[in-house]
Amino acid sequence: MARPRLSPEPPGVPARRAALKLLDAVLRRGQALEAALDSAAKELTKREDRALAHALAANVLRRLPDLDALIDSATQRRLPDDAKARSVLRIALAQALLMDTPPHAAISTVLPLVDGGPRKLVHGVFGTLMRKQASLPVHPSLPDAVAARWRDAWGGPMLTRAARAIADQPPIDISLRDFGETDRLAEALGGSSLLPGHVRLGDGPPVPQREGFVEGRWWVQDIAASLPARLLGGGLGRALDLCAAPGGKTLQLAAAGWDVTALDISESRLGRLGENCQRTGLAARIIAADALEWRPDAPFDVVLLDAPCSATGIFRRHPDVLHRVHPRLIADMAELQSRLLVRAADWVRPGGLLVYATCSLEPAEGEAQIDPFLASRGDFAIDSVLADELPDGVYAHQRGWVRTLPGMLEEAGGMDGFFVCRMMRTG
Ligand SMILES: C[S@@+](CC[C@H](N)C(=O)[O-])C[C@H]1O[C@@H](n2cnc3c(N)ncnc32)[C@H](O)[C@@H]1O
Repeated sequence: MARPRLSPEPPGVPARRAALKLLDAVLRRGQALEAALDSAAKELTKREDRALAHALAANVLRRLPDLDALIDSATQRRLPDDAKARSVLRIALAQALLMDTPPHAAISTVLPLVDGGPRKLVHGVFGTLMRKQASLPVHPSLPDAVAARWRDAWGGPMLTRAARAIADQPPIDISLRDFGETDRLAEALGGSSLLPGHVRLGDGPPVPQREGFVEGRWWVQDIAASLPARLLGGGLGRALDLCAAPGGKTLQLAAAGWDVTALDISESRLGRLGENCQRTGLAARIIAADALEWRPDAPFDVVLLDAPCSATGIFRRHPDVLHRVHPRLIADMAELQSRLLVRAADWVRPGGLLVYATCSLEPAEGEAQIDPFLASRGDFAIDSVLADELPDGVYAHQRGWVRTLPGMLEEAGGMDGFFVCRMMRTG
């Protein structure tokens, strides 16, 4: 049984302890970083400590192969991947090399995590690396398995672009309730706009303190994530947002004039969707149900299926996906997506539109879904996306769908990886 700690830990240690738990949750148990946060940080009462624990773990996950290479360069016998000493060293090095923490503080705040264990080893390896003035490579390395998968799918240059994207803090994009406010809000928020209704925020205070947030004039949404709903245009008809929570696309559809039904299987995520509707003053009929089972009373003019996926396209913001997404998970997701796509198709009226989207960089969850679907549903055809529906620098594929990749819009700060295909029910 673990001995109770008798005296309070030195300041800073609880946040590192929570970071260690987060790394264990992601790397050993395959949990998503965000999903593990509540449990890992439950002893942290201050919001800053919780944010620090998250930032420590995220930085380690972003640079894991390079941090491990440094550790291996300073140990005589390779530490096992899951050794506590390795994770503690990863945290200390991430602080010293990425977060400007002075080395003495970086090491003194992690040593208590290996009390009664390999304290000397951790201290020795860290000291050696600091004395050698070790540094991380300018271009981060991707985990081997991810590099192999993405090289196969997208070619070598994409790997370089993805690696560059890991090094930089991704920009914050917002979608506006009223497109007419684009220029004014872009200026007020010190940002720039890449499409009507989009602003890429400039430097400034945290999101909730920015102009227009509390009043609900905008919500955070990467420009790539805004494309699926944009491709349905504005409408006076009925829209079904399947897999809707937390609701970024529901808000876009409602703002574009659609009468929106938003469905999701997760009650807690729908709670966030409800809050988002309340803040923005936008309305949607909210339904908690399994899309594979639910049946509407009547078909819809447009259906948006933003399907659950591996989320590898959002690795810049969620670097845990680089380490916990494996071929088996991708295959399971692809199977679920194809079942959801078939269901979604049933709820589109003849002449109506269906948009299928995933925030994944795995072709199995994007391109490879389309031909089998079209082969099984002769009443659907791709409705090609046009150049003027996309930001400059993003092009529709010759098959008519949109594939966004790391490196696109790079000079403006990049964009998430998405697949989006718009189809029309022709019969
Ligand atoms: C990619 S997220 C959706 C993001 C959302 N469209 C947005 O823009 O904020 C996928 C969603 O699918 C939901 N989901 C997963 N399986 C589902 C199912 N069988 N039926 C309905 N929703 C499901 C998840 O709860 C999750 O909220």
